[in-house]
Amino acid sequence: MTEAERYDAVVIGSGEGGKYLAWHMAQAGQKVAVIERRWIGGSCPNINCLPSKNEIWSAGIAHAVAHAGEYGVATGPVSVDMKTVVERKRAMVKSLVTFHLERYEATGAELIMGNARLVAPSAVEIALNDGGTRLLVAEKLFLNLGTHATIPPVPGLAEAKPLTHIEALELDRLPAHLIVLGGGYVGLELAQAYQRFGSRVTIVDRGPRMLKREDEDVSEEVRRILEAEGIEVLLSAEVEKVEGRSGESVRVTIRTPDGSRTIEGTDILVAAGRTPNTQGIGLEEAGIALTDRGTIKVNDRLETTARDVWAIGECAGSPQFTHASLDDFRIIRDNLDGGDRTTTGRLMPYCMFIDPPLARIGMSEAEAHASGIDMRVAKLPMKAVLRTRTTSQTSGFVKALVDPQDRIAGFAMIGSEAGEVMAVVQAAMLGGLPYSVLRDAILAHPTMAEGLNALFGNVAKR
Ligand SMILES: Cc1cc2nc3c(=O)[nH]c(=O)nc-3n(C[C@H](O)[C@H](O)[C@H](O)COP(=O)(O)OP(=O)(O)OC[C@H]3O[C@@H](n4cnc5c(N)ncnc54)[C@H](O)[C@@H]3O)c2cc1C
Ligand SMILES: NC(=O)c1ccc[n+]([C@@H]2O[C@H](COP(=O)([O-])OP(=O)(O)OC[C@H]3O[C@@H](n4cnc5c(N)ncnc54)[C@H](O)[C@@H]3O)[C@@H](O)[C@H]2O)c1
Repeated sequence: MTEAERYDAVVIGSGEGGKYLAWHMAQAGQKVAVIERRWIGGSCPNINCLPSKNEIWSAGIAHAVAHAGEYGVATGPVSVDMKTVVERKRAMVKSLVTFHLERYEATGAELIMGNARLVAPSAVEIALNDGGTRLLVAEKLFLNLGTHATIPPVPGLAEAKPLTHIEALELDRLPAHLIVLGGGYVGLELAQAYQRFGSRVTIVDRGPRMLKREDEDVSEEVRRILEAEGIEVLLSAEVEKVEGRSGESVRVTIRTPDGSRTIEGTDILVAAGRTPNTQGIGLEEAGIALTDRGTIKVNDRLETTARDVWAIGECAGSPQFTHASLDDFRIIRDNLDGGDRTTTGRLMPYCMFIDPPLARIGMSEAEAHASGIDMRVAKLPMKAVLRTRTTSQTSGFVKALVDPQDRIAGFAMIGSEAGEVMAVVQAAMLGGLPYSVLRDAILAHPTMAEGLNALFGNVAKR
């Protein structure tokens, strides 16, 4: 019988929020263990954000070199060596894992590599990766379990051994024709990257437009940008069956309003949303209720239905971004310290790293419309921002919503450096500044942020 070991805090999953919480509590002198089955530091540095942005950067360089002639720079024949692309990414991941191990060492939080399962509300059994088991009893338990790629129940899809983002980011060869199932964040970022590396790419989405949470003009502009690079986009396309095997040859049969069609490709990437890692590890048996989406049921303080158990990040149904998981940590940390923070009304920015990127914060125009609030909408094409004339990156537009009290309620930008420009607007929103502050601010010329003068200059006077 394994002897129980007592801990002040146990964190299952070493994702963004979980690891920061563990390091914080350990530094404060508590006995803390983090149980991680595979990814030291969680998904972001190993398989998600940073590896994808690393390879997307390589793809951007391939694109820039291929178009160098337009800028008066002569190059020889351009080719992409995927082995080097992947090696650069692996080196980054390795250095990030080292950084994490150093943080565990420095803070005194214990990292245990193994698969965790609850055997009682506060008792965690670990099947150690090196063999054997351990049993930890936790005063406080934090669940930071994450999600994995959903494989839709399409006949033949699982048998085709499709790529998910994990395998796609490990490919050291170029697919001749990559079929991407899903036109969301993962699908679009990787579709453009592979097109730029030299693959032929087809995106298939069942929705009538990509990025359905965004306004229609945003979805349309993103589609226009991707199609202009040669990516084929098939919408309202229900996948009926998949035949063959990814990496060799695949046939995807789709049904569209125009009839059935078969697409022949060499590889298929599934990017059709996420499934929480909450099954089969004894959560419900331990009194930790799940929602009908399979996420852990939490209140706005991230407390679960079991006493002294919290959930963090994607498994708690928080927005699927690393910075959301980080903010979940801050909420729990401050509340444990006697504070009163909640997830309600958080301003959550996000940025999709296609080129040019899409940055979004606050309400969309459709949400504003549905809420019945009388918003003023201002819009500006990127080509009106003079910086874009110097770089020839004139695609996209910027849009802002201004409420009846002159506060900025929402912002969307498709344009180069959109994420950085959004941070300026976010600061104004957090400070509750009227839009006229950005309209009248002296902004350095010629920067992308300078466009905010003209954008807010377009807001109709009340
Ligand atoms: C391809 C891709 C790109 C992305 N890019 C971005 C981006 O650019 N910006 C952004 O903000 N977000 C991005 N995201 C989303 C982002 O990666 C996640 O929202 C973020 O990592 C937060 O995850 P988390 O903290 O919920 O859990 P995770 O980081 O997924 O951590 C959960 C951990 O728990 C472990 N685990 C689960 N169950 C057990 C168990 N029973 N025992 C032991 N360990 C267990 C898992 O191995 C995992 O390491 C991207 C996602 C994908 C798929
Ligand atoms: N830059 C970033 O911040 C970043 C990057 C990647 C992922 N993420 C996060 O990860 C989350 C998950 O990304 P995702 O792209 O996997 O999911 P998603 O929910 O963003 O998009 C999934 C898409 O797949 C389509 N789809 C689902 N089932 C289908 C089917 N059977 N046939 C055809 N199409 C189908 C949906 O219509 C949808 O458009 C994102 O919502 C985002 O929060 C963030």
